[in-house]
Amino acid sequence: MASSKGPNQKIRYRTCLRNTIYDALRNRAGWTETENDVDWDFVWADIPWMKEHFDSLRLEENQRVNHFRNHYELTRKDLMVKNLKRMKRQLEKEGKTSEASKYDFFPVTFILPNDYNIFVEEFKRQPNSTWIAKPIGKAQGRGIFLFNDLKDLREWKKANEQRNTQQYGKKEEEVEAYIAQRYIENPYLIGGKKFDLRIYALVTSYAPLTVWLYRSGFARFSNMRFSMLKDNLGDVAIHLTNVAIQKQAANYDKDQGCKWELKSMKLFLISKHGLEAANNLMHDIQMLILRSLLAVQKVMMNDKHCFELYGYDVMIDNDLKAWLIEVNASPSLTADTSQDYQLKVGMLDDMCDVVDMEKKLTGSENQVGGFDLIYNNGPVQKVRPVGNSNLPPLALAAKASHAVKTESSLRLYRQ
Ligand SMILES: Nc1ncnc2c1ncn2[C@@H]1O[C@H](COP(=O)(O)OP(=O)(O)OP(=O)(O)O)[C@@H](O)[C@H]1O
Repeated sequence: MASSKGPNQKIRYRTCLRNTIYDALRNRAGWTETENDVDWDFVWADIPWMKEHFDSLRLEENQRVNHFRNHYELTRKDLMVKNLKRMKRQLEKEGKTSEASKYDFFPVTFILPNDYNIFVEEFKRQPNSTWIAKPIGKAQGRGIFLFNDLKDLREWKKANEQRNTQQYGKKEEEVEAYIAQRYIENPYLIGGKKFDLRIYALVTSYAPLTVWLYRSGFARFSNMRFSMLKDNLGDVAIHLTNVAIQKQAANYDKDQGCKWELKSMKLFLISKHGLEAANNLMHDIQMLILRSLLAVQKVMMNDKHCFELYGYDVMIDNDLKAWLIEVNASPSLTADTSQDYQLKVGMLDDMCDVVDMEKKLTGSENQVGGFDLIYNNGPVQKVRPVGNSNLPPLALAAKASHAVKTESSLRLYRQ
């Protein structure tokens, strides 16, 4: 029977994870854990749970799950690129050429083995460029390699096919797909080191599209100085900034980790390039997140029981251009340091406030904790940042509510 929760009723949650999400849920007043398979209000599921259970569920009015049914349209590397390319073509067809031209925030990408021949043509056009090959369904840097010689790719292709067909008994058409993506050879470096940004976006509905962006986030640094020397191409610790890879490096400092909070990054950029350039970059990041969501809006199966917390991986190059690398449906919620822990638990607590199981929100809120509503069936208008009056609001890298408790206030977009 359909039911809706009032402010004084207990919210029964389930999760098999035992990291920051568990702590965030346990700390919420009035929330209680349940092991019951059916009788729950809120499930924080992993992807295997979705595959196994979601289709057999008949969800009650009050129940919420943290994934959309076909989340992989955005979070699988090949499908993300396919959807972004399709959106660009669609906009061109509709004559919206200016908007179409803005879909230039993902590196040129081919899906292998299907696009192998067109990839080879592209490769030959610029024979000295470097490419990165990534398996479509793996994470934490597994299976990734760089190459700038077609011979390396051919050898890999052969070995991959043999491994899949002989070792795993797969048919030729089942061989694991990879993407080959143009490698960003001029990453923005700090202290000579490469980094990427992890930014959180929360979608509470795809119809209408409703997007909340978290103000905080972090940069993940490599421990090694960046180099494009051919001899170093095989060194994943130089080229891949995944924490799982960096933790293996000999000079990894487990107390410090390899992360910087987003606001420190923005302060650094302001000091180097000025407020306007830093604001423009944050604005570009916000817009690429939004455009990627608009690109999948029509294919995503909307369901009022579902929401999704995406972990966006974004790189910046030396010209301060932002590049979308990947979107994660299950961003890591384990914490490496106490600062990391504070950020994640705080963000997840704010996320629960937005999802609003307790029905406390009025529906007119534009900010809940560290989350800013940036799109609600259209861009959300807010106070415009001083000195940037021609830009939409900039939520990123302003202070998150939880950070206020420990750190001085930094509403960067108002500086
Ligand atoms: N096109 C690119 N140019 C430069 N560096 C890249 C590119 N693509 C990926 N990288 C680097 O490789 C790392 C891993 O890439 P990616 O996030 O796509 O793979 P993953 O194994 O799925 O990682 P995750 O664990 O974050 O899901 C990135 O964090 C980035 O440092």
